[in-house]
Amino acid sequence: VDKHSTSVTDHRISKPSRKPSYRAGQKFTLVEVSSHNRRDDLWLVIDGKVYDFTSFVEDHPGGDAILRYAGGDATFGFKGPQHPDRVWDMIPDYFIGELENPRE
Ligand code: HEM
Repeated sequence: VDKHSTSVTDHRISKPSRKPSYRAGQKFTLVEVSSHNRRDDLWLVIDGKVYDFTSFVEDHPGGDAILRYAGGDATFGFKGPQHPDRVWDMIPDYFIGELENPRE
């Protein structure tokens, strides 16, 4: 196995996708996350993990409510009573990395 070939965007096998890509082990600070705070550039933190939901905003059944925590920690909002358990199955597709120093 070639350890240096870890790309997740192998163009021979990947389908066209609007979903984000990431490098394994990537970490982001809350400061960096906070700059992605717009409808057309939307990152959210949920349980210490960072997600890029830019491509999902228009599909969100709850509309602009997803923008309430834009660029910040959305754990509380995401776990609200409006969300059935299946929302947890939806988010791995949007995962881009871990939050650095989650308790700072
Ligand atoms: C923390 C940010 C978010 C907030 C504040 C939020 C808020 C809401 C609200 C208020 C609704 C209710 C809409 C209604 O009943 O009319 C809703 C529904 C929904 N949201 Fe979110 N949302 C957030 C993030 C997400 C994310 C990241 C996903 C999935 C990737 C998601 C998936 C859904 C789904 C599937 C529904 C429909 C639930 C149902 O079937 O009743 N939401 N959201």
